[in-house]
Amino acid sequence: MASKGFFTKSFLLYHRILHRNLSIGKLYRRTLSAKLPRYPSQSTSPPSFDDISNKTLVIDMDEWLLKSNSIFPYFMLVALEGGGYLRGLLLLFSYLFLYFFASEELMLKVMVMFSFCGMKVDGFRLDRAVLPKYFLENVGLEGFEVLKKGLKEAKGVVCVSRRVPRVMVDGFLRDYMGVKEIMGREIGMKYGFFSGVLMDWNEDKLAQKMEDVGGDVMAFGSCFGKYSQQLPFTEICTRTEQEKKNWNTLPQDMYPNPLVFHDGRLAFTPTPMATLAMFVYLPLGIVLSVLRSLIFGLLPYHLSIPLSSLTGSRSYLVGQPPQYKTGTNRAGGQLFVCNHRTLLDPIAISAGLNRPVTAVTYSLSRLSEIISPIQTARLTRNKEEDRRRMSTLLARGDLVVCPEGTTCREKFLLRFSPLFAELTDRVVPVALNTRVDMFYGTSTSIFKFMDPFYFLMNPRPEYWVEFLEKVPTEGRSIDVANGIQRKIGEALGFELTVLTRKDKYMMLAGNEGIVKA
Ligand SMILES: O=P(O)(O)OC[C@H](O)CO
Repeated sequence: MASKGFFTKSFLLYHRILHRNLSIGKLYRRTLSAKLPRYPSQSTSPPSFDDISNKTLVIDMDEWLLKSNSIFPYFMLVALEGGGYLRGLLLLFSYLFLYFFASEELMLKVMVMFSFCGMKVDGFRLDRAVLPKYFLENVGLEGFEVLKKGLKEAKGVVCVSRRVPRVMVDGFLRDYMGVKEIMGREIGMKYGFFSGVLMDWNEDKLAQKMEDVGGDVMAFGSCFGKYSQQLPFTEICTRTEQEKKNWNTLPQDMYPNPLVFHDGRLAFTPTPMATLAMFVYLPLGIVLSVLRSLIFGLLPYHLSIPLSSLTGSRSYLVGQPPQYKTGTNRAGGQLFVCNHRTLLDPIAISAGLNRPVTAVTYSLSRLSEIISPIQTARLTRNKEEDRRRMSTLLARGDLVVCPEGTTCREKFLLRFSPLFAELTDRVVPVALNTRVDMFYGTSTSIFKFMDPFYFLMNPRPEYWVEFLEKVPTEGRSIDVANGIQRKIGEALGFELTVLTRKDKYMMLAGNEGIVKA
């Protein structure tokens, strides 16, 4: 117990010293309105929504919108995706150590400290690129219905996050939930870096916001009960975590904005136990990744496919691959046009055909080019030059092209660039799908060269390859490209979009995804 007291005091002292020295440490104070109602009704029954046009809804994100109140996974995502494995390990151990005796507030401050301390403020995009997927998967349908109605009919909606810092929830609430007024705890910053010090929650600021928005205030979340005498609530709706367990999860087709793009390596929710399991598995994963790379790099497909399945990976071939016939069109080889799931797509097609193909690529790292078991050729994004290069390659043999120009992880197809339709009179559309259980094999980071290794590091990575009927390329190339996108979309059950590589990179990385040749 003595050590617990010492640790707690030391941490709080450190926190106070930093807090005092930080520029945003001066918290806003103001006197609350004297006319506030003192005893609002608190109810666990469904909120009365007859006419909310003159009401302001204040919704606590953790306690009302999200089903599970566990916030550790979001901090682990920041630590691992923004900091790396060492930071993730430190966060995990500190969490497991403090779990048994620290208060919730201390745990929160420690998690913020380990996740954020020393991280660059400029370019922090995890709230837009990584975290929304995990928040969305935790949104309760019943809680969401209240938010949706509020955004449509109420005078105003304020979303409050009292535990998860505002920088972590801003992108999710703004981009995916459509909330404009967001209030949360801030993290200290110094010299362009996060200090890791979590600022105190400021109730006065919330009161001021409610006064600004105006109208009667309905609050959603049990934490508001504590402040019911200071804040102008007319009604407070609460749900316990147990009650929320019976809520449904918000289905993907009800997301106000679809989740098309997301980034980050982790393909699972990093709860403490799941994270621990990942760290234990990691050495084996690295061995598996190297082994699978060697198997595919050195052995012919009739050996590499059964051997790699012994290591846990799976490949499925749907439909009959087209027969090999040269000279069936004015070009020498056949043109395979596929959707883009990972950098390994052309290899999966080559394995499905059981013969070598050439893949045209964009933004492929030198390392990936060197270790690729099939021939690769770079595109330049200059239409004439790319047409010339692709025609030359096609005259020599089979060619694989991914006209989306970038990978997409979710069940969406990006716009198909039409250049391929001008090269030959027939193309073979190929529908591809993948499944990963621990790591995503795609990224927008500078460590893209690791993408295939991450895919192969999964305990059971899976690939589906489906060769579709040949399609003639008559008519306008854009119509042909759209037709093939539709065909592949139908085969996979994916939704079609007109989004491009630029849209993806602007959203996830804040750049246009242009790679120097
Ligand atoms: O890394 P991505 O998702 O931008 O995809 C790159 C493509 O493979 C370019 O050939």
